[in-house]
Amino acid sequence: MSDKVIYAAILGAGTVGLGTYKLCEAMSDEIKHKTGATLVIKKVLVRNLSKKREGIPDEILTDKWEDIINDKDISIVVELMGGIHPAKDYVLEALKAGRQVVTANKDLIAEYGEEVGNAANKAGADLQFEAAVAGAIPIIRPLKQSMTGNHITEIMGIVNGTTNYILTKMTESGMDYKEALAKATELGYAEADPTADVEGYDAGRKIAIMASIAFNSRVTFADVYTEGITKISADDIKYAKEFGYVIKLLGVAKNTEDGIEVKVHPMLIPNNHPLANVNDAFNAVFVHGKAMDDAMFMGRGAGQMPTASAVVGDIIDVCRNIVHDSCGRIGCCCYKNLEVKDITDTKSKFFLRLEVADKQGVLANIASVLGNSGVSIAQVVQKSGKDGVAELVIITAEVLEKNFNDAMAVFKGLSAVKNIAGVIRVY
Ligand SMILES: NC(=O)c1ccc[n+]([C@@H]2O[C@H](COP(=O)([O-])OP(=O)(O)OC[C@H]3O[C@@H](n4cnc5c(N)ncnc54)[C@H](OP(=O)(O)O)[C@@H]3O)[C@@H](O)[C@H]2O)c1
Ligand SMILES: N[C@@H](CCO)C(=O)O
Ligand code: NA
Repeated sequence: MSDKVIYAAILGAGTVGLGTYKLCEAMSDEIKHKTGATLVIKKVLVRNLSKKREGIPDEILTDKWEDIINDKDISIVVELMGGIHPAKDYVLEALKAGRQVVTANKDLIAEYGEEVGNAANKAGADLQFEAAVAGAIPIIRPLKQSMTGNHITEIMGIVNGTTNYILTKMTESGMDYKEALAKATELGYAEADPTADVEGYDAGRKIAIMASIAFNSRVTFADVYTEGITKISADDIKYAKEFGYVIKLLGVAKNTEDGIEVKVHPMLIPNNHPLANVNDAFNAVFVHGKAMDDAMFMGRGAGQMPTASAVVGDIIDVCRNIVHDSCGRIGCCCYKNLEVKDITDTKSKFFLRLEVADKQGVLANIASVLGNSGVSIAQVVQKSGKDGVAELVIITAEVLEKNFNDAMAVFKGLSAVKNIAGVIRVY
């Protein structure tokens, strides 16, 4: 075995940074065998030096980026701080200085993937980010390598662990939304600001990254329609169950003849669909490719050690590339410039829960508003309520979203419609 030593620095010692340090230490002997080199974590950057960092020797901790960027021994920078600034500046500086970069930062890749990707290409450096999408699940590398012999037409999946955990707990044990979010945060699944999880932004970033690689055309977070889970009520979950569905937050990207569709929103999934049984912090991603047909990837999408697993996999890959002098071999894959469609030009089925006046003729009136906007009803259930208000639960046939929105606008002006209580797309 060679006596080559590869030095790395980790930026951040939070949930993922700490897990990555521990895993590199625990795997140290195996890494030597797998790469032919000894990996040494020489520095760990933090904000607050006085915080205790279980297992990380004090002498390698620093709160100064200069200690890392000016250290010529360090050849791999592992960015696990999160956010755009200063993460982006550090990643760009590292690439410019000839370092290889591993990151778990989906915000950075989804918003500035082109800039950092170009910087890596220019430097002939590795920029690896397997942990940024679906945690431990290998999906970036399969999209860039194993499945690249395909024309990929669709990606769909559960790609946020926090919201899947919350929806699972609300569905299975009737846990309250706030309590479930607090637990997900305690378990290390949630982002520093969990708004990104519950509003669908985190999943939006992940679907943008996957769509860019799969469709070979840059899709940024700004292109993604996002809708989170904050409006999902216990009643929605109960009615979904009655109809034989569960509610999941899904990311969907399609490469169609007239453009890319890319969106994140809650969806009613039939109980017998494989995604219906992906629970807690597990994620799952379906990919459809012309040659391979369907493939599904499933595993832990969040949490300390599952995420560290993906980061360390990337670090090991970079070490191998350094040993074989082949860094920068697989760069940015975006060579097309495809249009991204507006959500209103895409088609969906809808679950619609309306509180309406409990009197004769209202159901016919609702049906005619839907019909006039080109929305067909597939299923309808009427529940008589209290105080002269009844509840109508409708599942529509597939419809152009702009037509569905037209019907909703008419309902808002109808005195018989007291409240549009729930609108959720259906698989
Ligand atoms: N948690 C997960 O399950 C998961 C899964 C996949 C990907 N990710 C991604 O991994 C990254 C890290 O997530 P995390 O959950 O580990 O976050 P975290 O627990 O909040 O840790 C962030 C770490 O970065 C350090 N840091 C932040 N800003 C800094 C700055 N300006 N200078 C120096 N250090 C700074 C913090 O230092 P202090 O400790 O001193 O404050 C902290 O140690 C994010 O991009 C996240 O999206 C997370
Ligand atoms: N907050 C993210 C972490 C993994 O990217 C999630 O819950 O999925
Ligand atoms: Na991954």
